[in-house]
Amino acid sequence: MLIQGVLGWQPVSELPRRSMGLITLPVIRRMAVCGGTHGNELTGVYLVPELERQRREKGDTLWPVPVTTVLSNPRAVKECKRYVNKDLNRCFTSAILSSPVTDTTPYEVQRAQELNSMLGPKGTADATDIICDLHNTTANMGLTVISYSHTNWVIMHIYKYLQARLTDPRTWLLDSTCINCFSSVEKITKVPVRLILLNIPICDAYSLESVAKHGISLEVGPQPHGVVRADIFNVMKEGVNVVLDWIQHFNSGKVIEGAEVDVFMFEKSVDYPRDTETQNPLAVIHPQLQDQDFCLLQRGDPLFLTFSGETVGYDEEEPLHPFFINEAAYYEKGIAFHLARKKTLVIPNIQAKND
Ligand SMILES: N[C@@H](Cc1ccccc1)C(=O)O
Ligand SMILES: CCCCCC(=O)O
Ligand SMILES: [Zn+2]
Repeated sequence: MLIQGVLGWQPVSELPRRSMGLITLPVIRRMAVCGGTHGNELTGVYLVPELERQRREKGDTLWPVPVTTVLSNPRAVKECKRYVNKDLNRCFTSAILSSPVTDTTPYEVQRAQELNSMLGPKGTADATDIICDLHNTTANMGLTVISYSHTNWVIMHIYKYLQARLTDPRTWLLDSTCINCFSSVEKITKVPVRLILLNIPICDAYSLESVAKHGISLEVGPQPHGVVRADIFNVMKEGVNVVLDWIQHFNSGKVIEGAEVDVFMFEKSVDYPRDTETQNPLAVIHPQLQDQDFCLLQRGDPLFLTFSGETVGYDEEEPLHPFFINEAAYYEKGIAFHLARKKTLVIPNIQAKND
């Protein structure tokens, strides 16, 4: 029998056993890395084949668990567009995944059902343990992890580890390598790392990574769509390696210490001021807001600059944090930026169950 456990749908037998304040969880057995879910977000489009090259060169023992590499939307990648008929990353609700496929079904709906049978089925014990879905954004978001559940301790611990490894890599020097000798080794990545949580039940979760027991999207920017930037590529490559390192660490059975982490809970979306007749935007993101993702907006802070030169200010009661500011792909969705509330959460010590 499956019930909605702390990690989503789980067989009763796999629910975490609490003992001495320590939560034990099943080991991670399978992972998928997906690129090209949006066909013009090129870091993942190029990193997936690079991972496949590494596997061909070094064999499967390269990674701690079997890794399925997937190009999620091959037709959109070929056309270098976000999608062909419908945004693939909005096609993974239980309703869409169970809808009948006819000859008028959008390509991405049919593709989502294929991906669900390959990596899911979503919400079942057979689903892949971890999906790492690689995305890019034109917004200045550094490396942002996106997921759904603040009680999925695997995801929360992966996020904490990403933050530790990528925000200040010097804390992770394996030996006494001096700081200024880094130039002699591969460029050390240093990038702000945040987590956005969408408070949506698993059945209504609409993005690809929600198919997995523990799904994360790695959103890296700023990068123009249709372009590959080396610095962004290195952040994404390092991010995937850090997730794999964490899996090895967790599966070894060591107790992984809990901690306090700051997360951003999705609150709402804000659209551009628009002409009521044409629906065209009347304003652009204000220069003082552009590239300031995750800042704290106070009443009166500038949001938009109208084409005629007026400033539109933030007039919400509560100070909130904007992100995906001026994301190119969201113009058609009527989204200028999203707003989030920052929260500090406590994550428990966890340990892989050894049976
Ligand atoms: N760029 C992604 C961000 C995202 C990931 C996962 C869930 C929701 C949103 C998208 O719009 O699809
Ligand atoms: C983390 C971003 C939230 C996505 C909401 C939307 O684009 O519909
Ligand atoms: Zn994307």
